[in-house]
Amino acid sequence: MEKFFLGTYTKRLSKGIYSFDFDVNTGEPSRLKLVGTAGNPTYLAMGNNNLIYCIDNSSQYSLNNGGIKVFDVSQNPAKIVYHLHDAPISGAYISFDKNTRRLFTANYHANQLSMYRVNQSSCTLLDRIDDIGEVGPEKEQKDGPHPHFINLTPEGRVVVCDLGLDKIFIYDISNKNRLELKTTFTLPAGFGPRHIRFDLKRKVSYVVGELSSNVATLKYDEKSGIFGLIQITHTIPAWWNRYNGAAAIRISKDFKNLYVTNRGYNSVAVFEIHEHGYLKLIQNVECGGDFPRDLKFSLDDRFALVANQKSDNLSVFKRQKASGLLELVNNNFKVPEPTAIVALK
Ligand SMILES: O=C1O[C@H](COP(=O)(O)O)[C@@H](O)[C@H](O)[C@H]1O
Repeated sequence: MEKFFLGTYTKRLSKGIYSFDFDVNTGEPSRLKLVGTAGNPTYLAMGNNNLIYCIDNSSQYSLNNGGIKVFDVSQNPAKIVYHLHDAPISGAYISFDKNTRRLFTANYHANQLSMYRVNQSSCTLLDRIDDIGEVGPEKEQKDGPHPHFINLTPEGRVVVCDLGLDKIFIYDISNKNRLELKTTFTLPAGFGPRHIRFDLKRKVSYVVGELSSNVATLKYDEKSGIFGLIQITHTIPAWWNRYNGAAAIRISKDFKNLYVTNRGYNSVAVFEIHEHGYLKLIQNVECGGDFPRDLKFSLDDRFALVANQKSDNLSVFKRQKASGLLELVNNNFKVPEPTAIVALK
């Protein structure tokens, strides 16, 4: 049995973060449980010692601010061990680096990136050590900054995807814990970079474009932090003329396949990864619900779990080991407004 956690919106049905069990023999999810309450915890990060960090976008906070809640999920019921109020976080992303115990947040609506140091003994107390970006009035998606993703690169720099500016930023972390801009890479106008994944085998990265329904393969030089464009390819067919927002992007652990979810076209695009990171679309399978916001593999990559935000369900796909193709095995597990899936490792 594997354990997973769900981030959600709390606009209709959900109350916060949920957990469920997943049977790796049968592919059946079960035992949905509310782990802890939070307002729109749309992203989660797994920390050390079974701690989960989540964004708390409750209305109690001032405009453009939110909170960060830390849950100890080794306890049953899970216990809230720390609650940071009024942090510069609103929407988007939270990530945690287990080695350096740093937490990163991207404020999508008000354009601010923050870096925290997490207290060593308890792994809870958050000390905000740097901020960058100008907090300002929210702009339309294409008309201003919207940092949507912040995490570490394989060599330990900070990478940020800005969906509104069509840019990828690389920062060094200085000895004084300052985020110092190292390089900038600009994608074609309207690309809408949402998330980035690094392919450790080929030394390239893949960026999903929410606004363009594209995925870009970029070569990445770890020494200089410089990106270069290799290929841009579509995640949906050219004839689709209704809304689509590409969302999750995941690489299989064997580095053979890349998966992108399509919100609107409601599918999972499956790519074969070729030399230098060239992608070939081999399948666009119906996601088994509406608005597939996240996709996560079981630990052995035999199953892919898809969180369908608007239809409030989880779809389970069997992944063929040789080809990477997906086959829907069930989609009747009800989960409220799911937006993110993380695994308890
Ligand atoms: O993941 C996403 O998040 C942003 C912000 O969401 P919000 O609930 O804080 O408004 C959203 O605009 C974007 O489309 C989506 O990909």
